Amino acid sequence: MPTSTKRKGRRPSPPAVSAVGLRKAYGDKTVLDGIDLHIPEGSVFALLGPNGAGKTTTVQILSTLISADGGQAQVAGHDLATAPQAVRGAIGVTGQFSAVDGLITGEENMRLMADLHHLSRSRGKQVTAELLERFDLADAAGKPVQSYSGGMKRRLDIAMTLVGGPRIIFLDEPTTGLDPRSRHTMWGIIRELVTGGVTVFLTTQYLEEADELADRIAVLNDGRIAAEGTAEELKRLVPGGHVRLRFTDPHAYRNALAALRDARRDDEALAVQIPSGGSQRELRSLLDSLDAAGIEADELTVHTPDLDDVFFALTGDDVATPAKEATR
Ligand SMILES: Nc1ncnc2c1ncn2[C@@H]1O[C@H](COP(=O)(O)OP(=O)(O)OP(=O)(O)O)[C@@H](O)[C@H]1O
Repeated sequence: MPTSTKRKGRRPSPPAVSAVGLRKAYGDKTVLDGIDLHIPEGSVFALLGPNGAGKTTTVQILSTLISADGGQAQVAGHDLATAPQAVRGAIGVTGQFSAVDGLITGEENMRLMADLHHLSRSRGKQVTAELLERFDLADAAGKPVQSYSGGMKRRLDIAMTLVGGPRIIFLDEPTTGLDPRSRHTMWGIIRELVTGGVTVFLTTQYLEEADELADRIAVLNDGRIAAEGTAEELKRLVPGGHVRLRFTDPHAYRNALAALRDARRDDEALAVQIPSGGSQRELRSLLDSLDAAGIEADELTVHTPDLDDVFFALTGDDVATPAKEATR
């Protein structure tokens, strides 16, 4: 077999990121309490967690901006502790600590980046033009960045990161604060990057974003990975399916609470939530009991488990995310 001869002796490519037991504390506050990660090349990995869970800290460690107190990690096959320079050469980072300078133009920002990567003048010019075009910034290239919209700044930030041709990109909350259209544009960009062979490590508070983009998702809580898997695997972890009945008449609401055992109450919304897999048989049985008790709900919705349920089950009820708030 010709291919096996060709491949003989070639080592399989290392994972994009591999970490064991990463720890970090600030004073007596433990931020990361033993994080293990294994991210194959060419995939999208989402680190999901509530505010303060340690997402940015993880990105900062893996991108060599800060050092861990314990544990080991390799990024693009290079050890963080012994070869940080090689790690830096293989990665790009964008996000909360953006490198974009608002006072100069988009093109000037790009050219600065090209200089930092020691590209020749003509190569720098070519790469800048290509990337500005690709990220739909060619028309705004000559304008100061402070006049750009939030979405344009994020696109420029990613374009600047790509100047060095990174194999792994860390995106720290890439769509926080963007409107829905810009968010979708950003998702398209991330998908395109992966098609081009780049590995994407993104942090997000948006469950929908992780669900849309990530091959694998890890939920970070209290400094530990509470669960890790594909979106489907995570959804199977929690029994989040339920039927929700909403009432406008407080009397009918109270009757429903009395008639339905296992119901969770929401006094503010006058709604009850009954655990259910959502099958036809279960729904019929529920409707039969409502009929028997003479109860008529104003609204009935069937809810199958989603990442919201996983997130709330794993990170505790007191945590609110933008995605969850939007559904309230
Ligand atoms: N330089 C620092 N000194 C002291 N505490 C810090 C420092 N950096 C982060 N922390 C603390 O570590 C915890 C984790 O912060 P981190 O920014 O990693 O969380 P995060 O998951 O990215 O949160 P967010 O979604 O709000 O950005 C927080 O409690 C934060 O206050």
